[in-house]
Amino acid sequence: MTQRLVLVINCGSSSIKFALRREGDSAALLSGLAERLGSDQATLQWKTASALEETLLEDGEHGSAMAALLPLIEQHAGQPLSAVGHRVVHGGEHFTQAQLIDNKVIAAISANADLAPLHNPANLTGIQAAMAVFPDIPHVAIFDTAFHQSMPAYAYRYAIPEALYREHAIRRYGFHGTSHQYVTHRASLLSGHAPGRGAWLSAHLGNGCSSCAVLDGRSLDTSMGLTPLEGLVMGTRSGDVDPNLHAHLGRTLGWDLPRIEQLLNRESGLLGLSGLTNDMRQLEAAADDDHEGAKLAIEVFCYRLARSLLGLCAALPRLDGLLFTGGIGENSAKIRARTVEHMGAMGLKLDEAANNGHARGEAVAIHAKGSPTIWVIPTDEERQIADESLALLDH
Ligand SMILES: Nc1ncnc2c1ncn2[C@@H]1O[C@H](COP(=O)(O)OP(=O)(O)O)[C@@H](O)[C@H]1O
Ligand SMILES: CC(=O)OP(=O)(O)O
Ligand SMILES: [Mg+2]
Repeated sequence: MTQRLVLVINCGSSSIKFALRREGDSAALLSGLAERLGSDQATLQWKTASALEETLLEDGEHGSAMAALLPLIEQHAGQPLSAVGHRVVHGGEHFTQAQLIDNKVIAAISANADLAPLHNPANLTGIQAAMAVFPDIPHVAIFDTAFHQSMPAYAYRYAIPEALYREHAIRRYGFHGTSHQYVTHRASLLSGHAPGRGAWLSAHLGNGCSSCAVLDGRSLDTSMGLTPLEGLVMGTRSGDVDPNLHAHLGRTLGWDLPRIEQLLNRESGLLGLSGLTNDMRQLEAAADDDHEGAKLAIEVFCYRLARSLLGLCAALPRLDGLLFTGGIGENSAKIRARTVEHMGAMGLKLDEAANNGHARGEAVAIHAKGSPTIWVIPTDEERQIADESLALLDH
C-alpha cells in the first residue's frame, strides 16, 4: 500500500509555513516558509533533503503564495495528496479535537476571530486559499486550543461572575497545544518513561510564547488564556498586565479599545521594552553591545518565564523535567541559562557545557547532575498536524 501524503499549512498574519509529509517518514519531503507576505519583499523558501531554495514572490499575498506552492508540491509529491492539515489557533470550547473543515467549521473559526486577532483571520485566509487550490481532498483543522481542553475548571476559570462563563464562554483556553503535546510526548520517550507519561513543564518560546504543565499527556494548566495575549512576555505582545491598565489608559490618555489592543498585541513585549526589535537574536546581539533596553528586555523575559514555570509547578504532583522549544527555546543558550538561574527553588540547574554546546535541530539533555531533567526538544507542529489529520481520516 502506498503511504499517504499530507500537506500541512500553518498560516500566520504575514507568513505561511508548510510541509509535505509522507505517512511514517521521520523527515518532511518538502518544507518551507513564505514570509513578509503583504509587502513588496515577500519571499518563498523551501527545502528538501538535498536542496535549499528561495525566490521572491511578485504579488506576495497569501493567495499567490499558495499558488506558488502548488507546483512545488506537485513536483515533490509524486502521488496525489490525501489531505491538507491546517493549524487553527482558536477553536473555542467547541473543538476539542481535529475537525474536517466544512462551512460550519469555517463559520466557527470566523466567530472566534475576535479572540485571536493576530491568528484566526490569517488561518482562515490559508484555509480558503488552500481549498481553492485543492478543492477535492479533505481539509482538516487542528486547533492550538484542543490539547488544553483537559485543564480542570480551577485552572481555566477566571474569578469573574459565573454568567460570563456560562453565557459567553469567557474562560482560559491556552494555545500552542500542538507543540506542548508534541514535545512532552517526545520527552517521555527520550527519558525512558512509558510513551506519553511523566510530569513536565514545557516552555514554547517563539514569536508567541507560552508555558504549560503536562501530566501523563494531559495539559493541566498553561500561561495563555482567553486569547494568546495572556501570560509571558512575547515578541510584540505584553503578556500579563494589570487589567486596570485599559481603564487607566482610557481615562488618562483618552485611548480607545482598538488603540489599546494595538499597543498590547503589536507594540509591546520585547519590542516595547527594548525600543529596538521583537527578534531575540537581534536583541542578544544588541545586549552584547551594551544596549540598555535590550538587556532589560531579556532580563524581564527570563524572569517572567521562570516565575510562570515555577507557578505551574502547582499543577503537578512532582517534576520530571523542564522542556525548552520554539525558535528561542531551541536556539538561545543564554535565555535558557538565565531562566533556569531563577528556578533554583525547584532544584533546577543546567550543565553549562551541555547547554552551550547544544547543536541545532537535536533533542539534548542539558541539566546538571542532581537536577530534575532539562531538555531542549525541537518542536514539530507540522508533523503533529500531519499525524492528527491522518488519524481523523482513519476514524
Ligand atoms: N540563534 C538564536 N538565538 C536567539 N534567538 C533565536 C535564534 N534563532 C531564532 N531565534 C528567535 O526565535 C524567534 C522566532 O521563533 P519561531 O519559533 O521561529 O517563531 P514563530 O512563533 O513565528 O514560529 C525570534 O525571536 C528569533 O529571533
Ligand atoms: C498562539 C500563538 O501565539 O501562536 P504564534 O506563536 O504562532 O504567534
Ligand atoms: Mg509559533
